Amino acid sequence: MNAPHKYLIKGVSVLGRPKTDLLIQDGVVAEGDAKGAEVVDADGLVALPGLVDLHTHLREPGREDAETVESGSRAAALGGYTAVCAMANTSPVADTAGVVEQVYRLGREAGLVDVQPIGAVTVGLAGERLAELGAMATSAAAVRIFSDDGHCVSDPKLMRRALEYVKAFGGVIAQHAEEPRLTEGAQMHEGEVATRLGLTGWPAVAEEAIIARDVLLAEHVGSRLHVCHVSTAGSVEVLRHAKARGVRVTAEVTPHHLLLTDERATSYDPVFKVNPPLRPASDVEALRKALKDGVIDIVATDHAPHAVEDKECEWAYARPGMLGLETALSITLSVLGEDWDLIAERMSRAPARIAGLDGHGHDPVPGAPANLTLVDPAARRVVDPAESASRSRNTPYAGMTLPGRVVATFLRGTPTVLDGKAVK
Ligand SMILES: NC(=O)N[C@@H](CC(=O)O)C(=O)O
Ligand SMILES: [Zn+2]
Ligand SMILES: [Zn+2]
Repeated sequence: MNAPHKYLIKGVSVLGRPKTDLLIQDGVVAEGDAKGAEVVDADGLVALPGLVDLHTHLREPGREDAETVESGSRAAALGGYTAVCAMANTSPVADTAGVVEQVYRLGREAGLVDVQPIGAVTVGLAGERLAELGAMATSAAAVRIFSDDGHCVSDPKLMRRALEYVKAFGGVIAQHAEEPRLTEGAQMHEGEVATRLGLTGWPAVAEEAIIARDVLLAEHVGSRLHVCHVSTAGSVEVLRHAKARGVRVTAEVTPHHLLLTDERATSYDPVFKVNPPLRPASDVEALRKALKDGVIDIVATDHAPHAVEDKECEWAYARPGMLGLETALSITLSVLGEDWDLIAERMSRAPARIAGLDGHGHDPVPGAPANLTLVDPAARRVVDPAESASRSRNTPYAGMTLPGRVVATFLRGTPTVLDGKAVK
């Protein structure tokens, strides 16, 4: 590719501020001579720091029919992302230096976003003994986040050991908070709708009990804990309490938990089956408030592509999970409104800090690495699953009209998306 390495983004509003021109040169936002630069007309567009997703399932190795590092990276770039953290529940599991290095290398080869592998906490996600955390940390992938996501590290002694272990190198344990004994056979949120539909419930306390235990463990050993996909009002209260005590805990919420409720299950359409399950409106309200006031630190997609045969079947047999990368910004925009500074904080700066991705999460101002995205806030689009860059089609937003459109994304000064289309 012989793209010019100089771009002039003309008439852009950086985070809603008055219009300006941004010169992109040699991988950074520059000042100086724009002569010879390719002009990008950014009239009406808002520049944000490139988004960072702390929770992405890329399915490679093992389920390349559902997603690959490359297809997921393309979906991410189209969604405005410049970095994603790839979850470890692949096949083989990312529980060794070899597998995390493979995912890291595939990310570099795709070259559409920075792919930062997450390592498993336990061997094979089996919850029995710790994986090679140190070897993954010192590998070429330099893993800092460890998670058994998809499964909860439910053994408190193992969880304690993991928290202690990663403290030495500034790592963090990202917990999928689900007490497995309380969710046996669970199909959806335990509540009125589940009773009506006759489906086994996933009670809020299964999440809240683990978060309560883990913030106490994190406090006890002085380590960092991150809570994946927080979904209940009770979890928010536990987190609020822990943060007030000074516990080193951060938390994420997904776009779908900010928008959709358990009422969706009445359709019996498995596209709405997800872990943790969609919750009632009162929880959605509490999550929105917590995202605004900072008890929840970030929006993370939990992009979970699944092949057609795993999704278009009976509810009980369908795999949980939904797509998220290409719609996350639009949904966050509809929830938070055009508060660009807050959106940048929750979708770029804070996740970059938590993940330790130093090159990301910087506002696009002179001197910063040129990882940025240009958004048209006035655009509206109807979600069409067939248009997704993902290999899977399990978006819960099909047919919905969403605000905002990503027009361009730059990774270290090179466009990955231009005119709303992937460059490669
Ligand atoms: N969220 C989901 O429902 N599914 C995820 C696993 C997970 O995030 O727990 C998946 O890997 O498919
Ligand atoms: Zn999970
Ligand atoms: Zn997940």
